[in-house]
Amino acid sequence: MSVQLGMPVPAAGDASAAGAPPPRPAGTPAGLWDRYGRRATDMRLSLTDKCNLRCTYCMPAEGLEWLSKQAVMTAEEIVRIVRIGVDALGVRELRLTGGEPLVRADLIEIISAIRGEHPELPISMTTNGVGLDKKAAALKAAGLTRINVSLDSLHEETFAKLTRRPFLDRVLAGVDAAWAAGLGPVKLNAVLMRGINDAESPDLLAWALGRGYELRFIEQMPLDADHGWTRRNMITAAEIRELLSRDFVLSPDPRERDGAPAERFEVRRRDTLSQDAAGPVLGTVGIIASVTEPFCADCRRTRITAEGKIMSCLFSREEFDLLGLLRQGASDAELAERWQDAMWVKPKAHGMDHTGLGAADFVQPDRSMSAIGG
Ligand SMILES: Nc1nc2c(ncn2[C@@H]2O[C@H](COP(=O)(O)OP(=O)(O)OP(=O)(O)O)[C@@H](O)[C@H]2O)c(=O)[nH]1
Ligand SMILES: C[S@@+](CC[C@H](N)C(=O)[O-])C[C@H]1O[C@@H](n2cnc3c(N)ncnc32)[C@H](O)[C@@H]1O
Ligand code: SF4
Ligand code: SF4
Repeated sequence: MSVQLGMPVPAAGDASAAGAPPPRPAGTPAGLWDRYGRRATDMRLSLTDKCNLRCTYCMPAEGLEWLSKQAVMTAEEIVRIVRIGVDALGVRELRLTGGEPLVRADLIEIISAIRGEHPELPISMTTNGVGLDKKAAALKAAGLTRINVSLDSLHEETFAKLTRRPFLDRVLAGVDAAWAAGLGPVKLNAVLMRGINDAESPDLLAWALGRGYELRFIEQMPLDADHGWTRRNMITAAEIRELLSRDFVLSPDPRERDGAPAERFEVRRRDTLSQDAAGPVLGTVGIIASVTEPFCADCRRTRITAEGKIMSCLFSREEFDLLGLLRQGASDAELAERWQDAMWVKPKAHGMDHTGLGAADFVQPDRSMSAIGG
């Protein structure tokens, strides 16, 4: 790449106020490159800001004010934006997220239409699993490749405390249905919260390994609508490894990490007498340490919110309007230009020019995780 890396962002001026990023320097290569030499090839698209759970680390108890139907991208608009990403900008994988993607009535049609245009594109979805038992087979038939389900606890009481809804059985049925439908490898996401579900982590891992699911533990990030996150109170990756060492011995997974948020470990059971690893590898576990062991230097993600805004980083405080431009009648080439300009000014890490969630200069974005598209 011949562009100068780490260049300062030109003043956005009126362009930014209008939802347009400043133009990137002439001569930058085609594709979703940023000033730090990273190329986004992993597109995360939010289908809706709505959700039927109220996870404490994400949503407030009363929910949020939902976007109007007109504000949210239609199926046709989504398909067009994906087409531009894949055909013109080098997107190589698509993740559907939200809010809760399963609450979108036209979900199956959206997946079918994208699959029809992109037979080889890996399409995955992150979901809370409520209602998945009834839709898993149709999702597979429509062309969904694989699925990640959020599951923080196997105990009804803890689950209800974390999600503020009594739906554990429905989620478990959803996970099993996804597996049965061929949507594997099924990955499970658990955010650990101090004093609530952290002590359950070895049992949750044993359960996942026993069923062949890949569990990942996630450090809580400051993206909750209640702004209750504190650096001191979050469970760190180091603590997670320590918690798991009660029953298991973890060793680095030799497979390439390849820009993934999760650091993977092979898991063996600990021999209670010798304290050494015993027996065969039972499976793998992932730890997503966004706060204490950030992976921003290798970030390959570009995000489109449910109302069609480009967010270059999960913590971006600036977002740029793609859907508005599309609805004004812009051509595919014009939309691709805006997307590339928006990605060029992607922050180095955590919405800033350095890593540091919880640092003195870190400002939590206005949007919470569900409104961004996690
Ligand atoms: N800091 C940061 N965290 C992210 C980002 N994307 C995902 N995460 C975290 O990773 C968790 C898991 O994300 P998923 O959508 O399930 O999938 P994934 O781990 O990105 O992808 P796969 O392993 O390929 O399935 C999310 O809940 C976030 O907590 C990101 O761009 N930045
Ligand atoms: C925002 S949700 C959207 C998809 C779906 N509703 C779900 O829960 O899987 C995507 C992921 O973000 C994670 N998440 C939400 N808030 C988070 C936070 N504050 N820190 C870390 N992960 C968070 C959830 O656990 C979930 O795995
Ligand atoms: S994490 Fe997912 S399921 Fe939980 S409130 Fe946020 S969007 Fe809903
Ligand atoms: S915080 Fe931003 S730069 Fe870091 S991995 Fe997430 S999206 Fe990428």
